[in-house]
This record gives sequence, structure tokens and C-alpha cells, in this order.
Amino acid sequence: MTEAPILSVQTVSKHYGKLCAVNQVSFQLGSGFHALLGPNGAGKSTLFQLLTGLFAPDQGEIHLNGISIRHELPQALAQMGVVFQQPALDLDLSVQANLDFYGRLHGMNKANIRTRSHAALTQLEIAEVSPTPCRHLSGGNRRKVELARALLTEPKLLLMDEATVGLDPASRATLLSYVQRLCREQGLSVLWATHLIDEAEAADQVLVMHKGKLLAHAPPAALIAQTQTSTLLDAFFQLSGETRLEKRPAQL
Ligand SMILES: Nc1ncnc2c1ncn2[C@@H]1O[C@H](COP(=O)(O)OP(=O)(O)OP(=O)(O)O)[C@@H](O)[C@H]1O
Repeated sequence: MTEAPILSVQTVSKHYGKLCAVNQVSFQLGSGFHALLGPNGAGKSTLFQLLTGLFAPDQGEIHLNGISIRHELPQALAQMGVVFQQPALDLDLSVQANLDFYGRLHGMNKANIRTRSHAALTQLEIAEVSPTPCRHLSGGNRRKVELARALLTEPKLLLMDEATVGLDPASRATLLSYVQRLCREQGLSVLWATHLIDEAEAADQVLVMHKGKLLAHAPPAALIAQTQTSTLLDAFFQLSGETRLEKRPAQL
């Protein structure tokens, strides 16, 4: 990477008792769409909890644009947008009220919140739902609102933890293509945790995680070439030593 990294993770580990959920993980991200690919239990959510400062790592350091997550968490979080695996909207409030609340928490003034909300909802093609209570939205539109909310503060890094779980294929494709466009047009860095091969195939870079370890970090085509396989799924099997599928063919 020639540009300065947006995210830098250096030899980070996290244990739950004797279980090492994240094991000496190091990587750097510039702008672009990065898939964090791994099956259930790989350590993806734990890594996200470390990146967002919810847990401190047992060892290692994380920096966002040179700002330490351990020592300057509020400043680092100000540059980060997060869409968690579990939906987290207030369902009784309207879309706009949810966005207003988040913006105010981040010290934004009302005019700025309204301008940014309108821009994000318009880009996501859901501007008309602004006055609608979130409870009345489809699952796909709720996720879009969470994405609009994460983008309100114009973050440099966007973390998305299995953000498409439970969405129908059309909603999944819309969300994916919108995030890809943000990376291209706004130089955003996105780390997108998934266990779905087709989502990883769409990424600029894939970080393969398995049993707490980062096994590889490269573009999909490079992973396929490096493992002398013909698909990303086979490349994953080759790297991880897994030999069979436990779920649908499109998943790990
Ligand atoms: N709070 C916790 N206490 C104890 N063990 C945990 C805790 N959270 C996760 N683990 C364990 O740590 C390992 C990594 O889990 P993690 O949730 O980070 O993986 P993941 O890749 O995000 O999987 P999933 O997609 O199922 O969430 C798993 O073995 C899991 O059982």
C-alpha cells in the first residue's frame, strides 16, 4: 500500500478464557471495499469489537488514521461508522428522528443533520421513508437507514458486520452496490464482515479469517491464483484446511 493506511491493526489478540478468538492479527487498509471472510466463529465479530473499542485487545495496537483506539477512542470513533450485526434502530421513532438523535449525539447541528440525512437517504433511494416509523419499514430498508445513519458523520472507515443477514437477494445486492459506489466515489474504506462467498467475490481485497487467525489478505483473483484453485470458495478451503460445506453452496 503506497498511501498512508486508514486502518492499521498490529499483532492484535483477544482471548475469552482459554479460547483465543483473535490470534495475532495484523493488517492495514487503505480506501476501498474489503471483505472480512470467515465462517461462524472465525472471530470476525470479536475483531469488530476490538476495532470499535468495545473490548481492549489483550495485546497489540489499532490505529485509525494514526489515532490510537486504546488511548484516543473518542477521536478515533469520530472517524468511524458502524453497522452492527444486530439491528439497532428505535422502531417507535421515525427514520428522521433516529437520524436526528444520532447526529445530535455526535455534536452535529440540525441543518447539517438534515442535509446529510437527505443526501444519504436519496442515494439509497429511500428519501420518501424519512417520516415513517422504522417499525413499518421492510428489513432491507431498515438496514439502509442504519447505513445512512453510519454515514451521517462522513466517516473515513465504515465497519459492516454481516449487514446483509436476513435480507432478500435484491436488497442485499442494492446494499452491496451502494457501498461499493461509496468506496469508488468518496474514497471510503469499508471492512465488510461476511460468510457469503459472492459478497467476498465483489470486494477489492479479501481478508480470510479462520479460527481467530488471518490466513490471507489479497484481491479475490490473487487468492485464487496463489492457491492454484479456480474459485474463491476453493481458495478458502485450500487456505483453511476445511474440506466440506455445512451450509448452502454460496456460503462457507
Ligand atoms: N462473549 C464471549 N464469551 C466467550 N466466547 C465468545 C464470546 N464471543 C465470542 N466467543 C467465541 O469466540 C469465537 C469467535 O466468535 P465471533 O463471534 O467473534 O466469531 P464470528 O466470526 O463473528 O462468528 P459469527 O458469524 O457466528 O458471529 C467463537 O468460538 C465464539 O464462540
